[in-house]
Amino acid sequence: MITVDDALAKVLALASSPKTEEIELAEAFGRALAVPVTARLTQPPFDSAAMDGYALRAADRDQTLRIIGESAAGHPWQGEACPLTAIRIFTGAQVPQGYDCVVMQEHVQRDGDKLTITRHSDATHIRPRGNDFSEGDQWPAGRCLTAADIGLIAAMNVARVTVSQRPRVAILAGGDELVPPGQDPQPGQIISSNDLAIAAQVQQAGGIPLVLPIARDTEDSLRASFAAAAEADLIVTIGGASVGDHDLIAKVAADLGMARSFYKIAMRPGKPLMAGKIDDTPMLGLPGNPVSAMVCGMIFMQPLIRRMQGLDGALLPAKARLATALPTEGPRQHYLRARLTQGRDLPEIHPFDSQDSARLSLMAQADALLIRPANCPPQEAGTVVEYLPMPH
Ligand SMILES: Nc1nc2c(c(=O)[nH]1)N[C@H]1C(S)=C(S)[C@@H](COP(=O)(O)OP(=O)(O)OC[C@H]3O[C@@H](n4cnc5c(N)ncnc54)[C@H](O)[C@@H]3O)O[C@H]1N2
Ligand code: MOO
Repeated sequence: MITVDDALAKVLALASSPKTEEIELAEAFGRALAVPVTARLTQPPFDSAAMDGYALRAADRDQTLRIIGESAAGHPWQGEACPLTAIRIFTGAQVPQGYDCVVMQEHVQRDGDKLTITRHSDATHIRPRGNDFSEGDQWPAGRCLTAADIGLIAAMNVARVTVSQRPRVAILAGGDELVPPGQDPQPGQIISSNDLAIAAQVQQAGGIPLVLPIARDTEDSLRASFAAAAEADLIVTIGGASVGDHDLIAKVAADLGMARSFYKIAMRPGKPLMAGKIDDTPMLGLPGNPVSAMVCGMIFMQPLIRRMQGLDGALLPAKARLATALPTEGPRQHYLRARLTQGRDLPEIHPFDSQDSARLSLMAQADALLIRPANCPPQEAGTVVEYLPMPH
């Protein structure tokens, strides 16, 4: 069995370079920027007032000044500056050339066109031209566009952006016991939940889920499902990965020519994970236990989907203090479902008593996966440990 780190490196290596498309900026929130954006103008394009007040020359501050004009946003003053004068000005308006500070209107006394300053300050209240960015500045590719990115790119006067196409991810759940939610399960049947949970994880990572009909535990049914997944950029199977007589995924995938990267990893939950390629399409085989499927989805599938969009796939562990002592860990790296509370310096992490990989109720309550390395010795309460925050 290979380690989680080795397995992750092999999974990420399955990603080919993203295909790109050009879209409207208004549609680009959450998308992966594939080509850097170049600012088409300088912002602000002129020295601009940061306050409502009066533009004047700092050297004239102690004198009585004459107000000779007005500069409002969108309506710059066109005249010529001269000593002992001031311009009425509003936030965002162009500061006329020749004036070098703006005094807030709360700090002056005005009498007709006469102005005296009642409170002195060193602040100029001027945003110099190019304070935010300059024409030709680049905003880098390889990032998932946030609300601030969208605003920035709009301010750069760029209306369309080139992003990575969202990977289409075929989700193939199989098992004779499974029926979709909303049906009346017959004796021996359970509801299929994994396909929908994994589809949600696909969306969270920026992919487009294509949930296939539930396959039966026969080679023919699985082959038909793989055929239906042919158009996908990534095939994710769920269940049938272990060693039982009805666990057929590895066999059917091998028959279809899967080039296997690995099968089985030193991870708990998630031991029977498999990965490889069928023709040029990456494939991940997730274990069927619902929590195992989701933990593998978070640690392997989501980073792969992000990498397929040209994004950094890495998950960054954070630090917390153990709230309770833990015994020696087993031979697989363990991802314990846990809750976080506020601590004195670091958050406190409370692993749940039950780590049953079939208990979705605990997965849904978890804020974090506490990472315990394989064979970790016993740890006291208060020990600093690493965890992955749940991407809620
Ligand atoms: N003799 C051994 N048995 C098992 C081993 C082992 O090493 N030796 N490994 C265990 C581990 S660890 C895991 S994880 C599971 C993984 O098994 P499979 O990937 O083959 O999954 P299934 O057997 O198909 O299902 C397991 C479990 O999950 C339920 N399931 C499956 N699909 C769905 C779905 N779409 N929605 C909801 N629930 C689903 C299924 O009914 C089973 O209860 O194997 C252990 N066994
Ligand atoms: O690895 Mo299984 O995923 O322990 O339940």
